[in-house]
Amino acid sequence: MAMVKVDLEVGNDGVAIITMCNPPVNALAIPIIKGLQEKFHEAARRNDVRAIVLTGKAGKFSGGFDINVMQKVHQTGDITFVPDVSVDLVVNAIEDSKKPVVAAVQGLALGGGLELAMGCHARIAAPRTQLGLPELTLGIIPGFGGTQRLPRLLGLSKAVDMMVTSKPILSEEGKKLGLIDAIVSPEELLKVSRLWAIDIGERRRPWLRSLHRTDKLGSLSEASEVLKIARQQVKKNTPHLPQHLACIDVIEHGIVHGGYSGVLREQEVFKQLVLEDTAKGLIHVFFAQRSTSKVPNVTDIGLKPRNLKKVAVIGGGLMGSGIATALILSNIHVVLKEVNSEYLTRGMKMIEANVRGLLTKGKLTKDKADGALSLLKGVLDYSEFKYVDMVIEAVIEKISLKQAIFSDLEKICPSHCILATNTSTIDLNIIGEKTRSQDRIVGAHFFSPAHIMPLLEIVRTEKTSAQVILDLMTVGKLIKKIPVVVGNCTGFAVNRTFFPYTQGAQLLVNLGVDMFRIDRLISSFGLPMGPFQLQDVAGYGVNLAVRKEFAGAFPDRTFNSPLLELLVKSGRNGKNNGKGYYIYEKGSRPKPDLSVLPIIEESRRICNIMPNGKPISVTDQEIVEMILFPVVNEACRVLEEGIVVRASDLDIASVLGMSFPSYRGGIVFWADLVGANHIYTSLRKWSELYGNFFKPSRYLEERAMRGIPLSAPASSAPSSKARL
Ligand SMILES: C[C@H](O)CC(=O)SCCNC(=O)CCNC(=O)[C@H](O)C(C)(C)COP(=O)(O)OP(=O)(O)OC[C@H]1O[C@@H](n2cnc3c(N)ncnc32)[C@H](O)[C@@H]1OP(=O)(O)O
Repeated sequence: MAMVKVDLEVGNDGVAIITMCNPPVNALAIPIIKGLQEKFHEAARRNDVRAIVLTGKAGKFSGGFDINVMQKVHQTGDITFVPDVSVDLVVNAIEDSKKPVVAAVQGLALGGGLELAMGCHARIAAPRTQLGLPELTLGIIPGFGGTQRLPRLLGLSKAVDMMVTSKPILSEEGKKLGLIDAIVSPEELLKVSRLWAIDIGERRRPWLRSLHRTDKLGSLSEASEVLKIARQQVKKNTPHLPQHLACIDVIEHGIVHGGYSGVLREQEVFKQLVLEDTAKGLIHVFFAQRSTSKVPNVTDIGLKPRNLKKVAVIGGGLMGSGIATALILSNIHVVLKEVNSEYLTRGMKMIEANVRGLLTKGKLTKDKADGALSLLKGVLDYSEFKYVDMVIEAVIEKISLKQAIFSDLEKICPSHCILATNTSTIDLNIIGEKTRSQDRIVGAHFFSPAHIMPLLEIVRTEKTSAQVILDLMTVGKLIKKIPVVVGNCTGFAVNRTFFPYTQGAQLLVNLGVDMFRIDRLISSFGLPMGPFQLQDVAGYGVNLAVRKEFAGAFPDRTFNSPLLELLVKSGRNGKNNGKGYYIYEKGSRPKPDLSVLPIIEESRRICNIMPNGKPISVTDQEIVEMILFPVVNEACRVLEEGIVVRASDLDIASVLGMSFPSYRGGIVFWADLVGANHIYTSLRKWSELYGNFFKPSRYLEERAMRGIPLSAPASSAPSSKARL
């Protein structure tokens, strides 16, 4: 913490260099903000200072306001932790300073960092510096004047676009658009910035205060047209999120009432939004995602990741080809093995189609696509396996087949080679049973489509070595996944936690609830689709197979609905044969298929669980809770068994693997906002009415009784067993 400071140094030219220092990204922590106040006052006071340059230490300007401060507000409910930067510092000390201030920007200027720079009278940047206002991704709006100054520097429509999408631009584009005044090499950055500041002081260059500019704003009617379109878009794209509309309103306020009034309004709205659940959820996710890369006894014991240059993938089906695609796109050589040339050709074609698909969507250049495909080699035998650093097995879920493959691999691959399996259900200890290589056997559980979905569950057994886990985490990051290290159990973290999701939906339908209503409610809760549409997408065959696994592992809480079998019997298999709960037509949204209703009636008859033969009557909120509380209940067991390192890992896994809404912070975070007690009491009531499926777990009961958050580590709940 000793490194957190602001320096001031005055040169012979009379220019004061003010440097922010708070590694790694010079976040604007409270001591930095205080330091800036002091140093700007000092520079204003001192007679030997005639101009000022603001910059950041170690090649980075600033990553913005310290997000920890907002988390502290969430933990305490005390908004006064947020300091008044917008007026006191940016307007009074910087923009209205009697001495010219130039920002020397390098590496990145994001959020509050860019806002400080925009308060300066000019901005000089190094090449390829990232400039952006990503605040909306945290559930807030810019709070140091960004909503006012960015439109005045860039023009309204580009500024709105940058804030609403949260996407940064590079300094080169910034220069074209007017956000940056000059681009110079990092070596010359300070020198040019000092000269520029002196030139402004001597009126050889304009002394511009961004907040007072109007030249790029256009007429009032043009502005209101731009804002109208922006509002329509955010209402369509992000209907659940308050910060987007709030941001547009604040921008508009400044256009109508002037920049300074806009700054005041911005600050007020910023503080309101910080306190909303959306900001709580998104800020939690920001830190939770970064925590996943800290794994006790793996990343903290001084191990260095090894460089994995060549990877073999066994099986060119949907998963195997997706995994191979992800690897070659990140410059890793891949050997794809199949059992015969027909399957191999099919797999190679799928990989090519994946890459071409990204090319057509403009996500890749032609060179990059060709380069990636040149790293791929298809083979029918193991001869290349002598030279690979890792194998990922992605064949069908058959124990004997996998066991045979791992025995072969042990003999053929070099002894350092990591032996990974993409199984989603089979116990890793069983897969490795016939080998003596258990220390290098690990699960690499990708989610389909593997080249797009961001989550990678890394499954370890008690025997998997720390080095192997670290290496796989490193490859995972290299191929742009978020690796989450989890323990070995049926379904691992994500599929296990969410197995009651589909089953709960089945149970409700058999209790007489309308399935399309369930899907609608779950979508408006924020998941991309409801449980029935999800079953359609996955295919009923997969649903039935998975259910069998869970029925075997957790028979006490499995609900066996006859519905899926009835659907299959009547020739339905979901989206892939065009016959599911919904009708799928190209170019239009799925429509409920009413011809499925008689099959549901039949299922209800066979199941016969409706009290007195009548459909139960439940509110919308109860439906959402009856679907999601059993998921929370299973999450509790996952926590108790130590399947995840920490509760927030399960939050990230639920967001990335199940698309649980990130603005709700993930499954456990959301559950704690709802409150363990309410969840427990509800489940207990339903278990009395409708059976064991709802029976609260011991962990949930204990935490509800003691008033301890579900996310609190085991040590704060003395009687529950702490296991890693
Ligand atoms: C009032 C204002 O308008 C409000 C604001 O400014 S809100 C903040 C706006 N800024 C942002 O949203 C940027 C957030 N940061 C990022 O996107 C990325 O960290 C980055 C692009 C700056 C760097 O990415 P990368 O190099 O991959 O490093 P990354 O692992 O993310 O971050 C490094 C460390 O800095 C921390 N960090 C980064 N930005 C931070 C911030 N603004 N506040 C606090 N900590 C921050 C991270 O938590 C991480 O800490 P850890 O090592 O303890 O896990």
